[in-house]
Amino acid sequence: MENSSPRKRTIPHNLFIAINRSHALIHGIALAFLVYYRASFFFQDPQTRATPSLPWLLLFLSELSLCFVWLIGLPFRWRPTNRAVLAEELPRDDDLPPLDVFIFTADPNSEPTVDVMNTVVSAMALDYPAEKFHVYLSDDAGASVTLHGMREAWKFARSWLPFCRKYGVKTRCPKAYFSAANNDEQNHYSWSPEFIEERDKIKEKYEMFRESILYYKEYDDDHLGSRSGSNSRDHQAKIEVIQECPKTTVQKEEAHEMPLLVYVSREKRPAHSHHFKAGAINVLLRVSGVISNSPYILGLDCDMYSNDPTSAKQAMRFHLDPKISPSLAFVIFPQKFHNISKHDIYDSAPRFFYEVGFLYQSVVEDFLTGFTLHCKGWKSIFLNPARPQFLGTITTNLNEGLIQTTRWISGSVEVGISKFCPLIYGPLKMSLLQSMCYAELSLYPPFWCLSSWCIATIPQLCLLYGIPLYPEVSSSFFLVFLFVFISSLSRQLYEVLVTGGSIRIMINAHRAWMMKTVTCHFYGSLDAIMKKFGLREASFLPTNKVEDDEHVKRYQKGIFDFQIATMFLAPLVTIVILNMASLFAGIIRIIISGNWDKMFAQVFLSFYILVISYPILEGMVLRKDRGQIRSSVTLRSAILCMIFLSLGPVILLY
Ligand SMILES: O=c1ccn([C@@H]2O[C@H](COP(=O)(O)OP(=O)(O)O[C@H]3O[C@H](CO)[C@@H](O)[C@H](O)[C@H]3O)[C@@H](O)[C@H]2O)c(=O)[nH]1
Ligand SMILES: [Mn+2]
Repeated sequence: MENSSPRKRTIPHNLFIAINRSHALIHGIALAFLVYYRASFFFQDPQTRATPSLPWLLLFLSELSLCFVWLIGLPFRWRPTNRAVLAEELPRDDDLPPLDVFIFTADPNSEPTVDVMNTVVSAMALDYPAEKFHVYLSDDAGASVTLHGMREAWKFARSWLPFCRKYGVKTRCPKAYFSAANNDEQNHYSWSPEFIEERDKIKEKYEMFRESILYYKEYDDDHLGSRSGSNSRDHQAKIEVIQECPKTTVQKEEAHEMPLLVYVSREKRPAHSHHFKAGAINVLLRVSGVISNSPYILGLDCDMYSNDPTSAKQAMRFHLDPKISPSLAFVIFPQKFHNISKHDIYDSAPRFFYEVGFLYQSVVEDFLTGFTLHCKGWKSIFLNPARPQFLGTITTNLNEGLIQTTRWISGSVEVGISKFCPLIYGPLKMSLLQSMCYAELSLYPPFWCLSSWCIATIPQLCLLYGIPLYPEVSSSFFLVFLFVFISSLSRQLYEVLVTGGSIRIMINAHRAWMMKTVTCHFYGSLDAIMKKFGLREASFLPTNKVEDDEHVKRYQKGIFDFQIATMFLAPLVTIVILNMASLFAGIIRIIISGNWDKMFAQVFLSFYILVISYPILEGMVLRKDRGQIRSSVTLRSAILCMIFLSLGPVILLY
C-alpha cells in the first residue's frame, strides 16, 4: 500500500507497474468474455439446454466470486514501490526521541523461553542510545521461568552489548549469530586473535545463559508439573524492573550503557476476557506510560528477533521528517522468516500484501487497528530494505500452520463482516484503492473457499453423469477459459519469480493455496460467522514454536507431514478421491462415446487437481512412514465421497 508523498528514496518500479497494469487489463477483458458466456446460458431456451441450471449457476457464482476477489486485489499490484534509507540519512543520536520496545510472550510451553530471551537480547542490542530506549516484555503466562530468563538476559546483555558494539556485529540475536547458517557474519571479520578470544568467551557465556534457563524450566516442570503453564489464565499482576546492584565501577559503567529492561505480567482472571495480544499491548502502553512514557513504540512478537540493529533508527528517519511526520502513524517492516525451507512447501512466505498496530474486536488486532488508523487519516510507511530488519519463526508443522492460518482468516473475516467492513466503512474515509486492499484481506476467504469447493466437486459430479459445464474444445469460448487459466497461473509464477522464488516454489504455493482454501478458509470463515452470532467465543492459541526434530527434518526435505487433524485432512482426501473417480469415469465415457470435445475441460480439471494434489495421493497410497495419511481417514473420506455421489445428483442435477 502506498501512502507517503514520493521522495527520492521511494522508488516505484515502472517496469512492474507496466506489467501489472497491462496484465490486469487483458485479464479483465478475458474475464468479461467468460462472464458473458456463463450469463448467456440463462437466455437460452430451457428446452434446448444440455445442462441443468443449478450446477451451471453454482459454477457461475464461483467464477464471479473469483473475479470479485481478483478485482479488489488489484490495488496491491497497482504501484509496487521500494523504500530504502541510506546510511547517511540515519538520524544522529542527539536527535532521536525516546523509544519503548514491546515484546510479547504468552506460554513458556509453546514459546521456548530461550528463544524469547534471544528476541529480548536482540532488542536490547539495537543501535539506539541506551538512555533513550526501554525494553518491556509482557508475559501473559506469568511464568517464573520467564522472569528468571529476563534476569539472566540482563546479565548476559552486559557482556553481549559491548561485544556487538565493539565489533560492529550485525546479527545481534545471539542464537542466530552463533548458528552455523550465519555465514555472512562468520566471514566478515578479520578474525584477529583478540576477536577470536572474545568471541569464544562470549559464546561460552551464551551457553551458560541458555543452560541456566533450560535447567530452571526442567526444575520447574519436575516440581510444578503441568502447573507451570496452567496458571496462565489466572494470576496476579507482576512488574519488575530488571537490574542488579552494580558492585564495581566497571559494572556501574556497563549498567549505564544498557537500556532499561522491564518484566510485566498483567493480572488475568478466568471470568474476565483478557483480549489476547491486543490486551497485552494495551497493558504495556499503560505500564510504560508510568515508567518511561516514550512517544514511540516498537512492537515485536517473542519469535521475531531483530536482524538489523539500525531498524529503529531507519523508522525514525521517517518519523522525524517534518513533511511526513505530522500524519505518520506507523512504519511497518514486512514479516520475514528465518526458517522457511528452500521449497516452502506450505507456502509460508508472504509475497504481495503485508499482516499492522490494538483494537479488541478481532484476533488479528494489528489488521483492524491499522485499518482504523488509516481511516482516521493517519499514514503509514512500508519499509522493506534489502537486509530484513526482523526475522520471525514460521511454523514448520503443517497442523500448526493450518490452525494459525485458520485464526488469521477468522480474525480478518471478523473485520469483514463487522461494522468496520472495509468496503462500506473505508471508501468515505480513505482512498478507494486503499479500502480495496483492506477489503481483499477481510473478504476473500469466504469467496475463495466457496468457489474452491464448487470447482473441486460440481464439474466432477457432472462429468460422471456426462453433463458438460465448459465450452467444447472447438468453440471459441474454450480459448477464453484456456486464456484465463494460463493468465492466472502466469501472474502467480511472475510474482513468485520476482520475489526471488522458483518454479517449484510456485507449484508448492499453488498446492498449499488449494489445500488451505478448502480447509482454513472454510473453518476460519465459519468461525468468524459463529462468533458474530455469539455461537463461539474468540480464542487465540499462540502457535507452537517448539521445534520437533522429526517434523523439521521432513519439512526441510520438502516432504508433507500428514500427522494433522482429521478435520483438515478428511476434506482434502475426499476431494482427491472424488477427482480420481470422476477422472476414471470421464476417460471411460470418452473412450466409449468417442466424443472428447464436449467433456475435455472437465477431464482436464480433474487431472489438474490430481496433479497438484499429488502429495495427498502419495500420502494415501505410496507412503509408509509416520507422516503418511492414516487409512482410517482415507476410509472415512471414501464414505463421504460415496454419500456425495449418491445424494449429489438428487439435489443438483434434477
Ligand atoms: O493471549 C495472547 C496470545 C498471543 N500473544 C503473543 O502474540 C504474539 C503472536 O502470536 P503467535 O502465536 O506468534 O501468532 P502469529 O500468527 O505468528 O502472529 C501473527 O498474527 C497475530 C494476529 O493473529 C499478530 O498479532 C502477530 O503480530 C503476527 O505475527 C506472540 O508473541 C504471542 O506470545 C500474547 O501476548 N497473548
Ligand atoms: Mn508468530
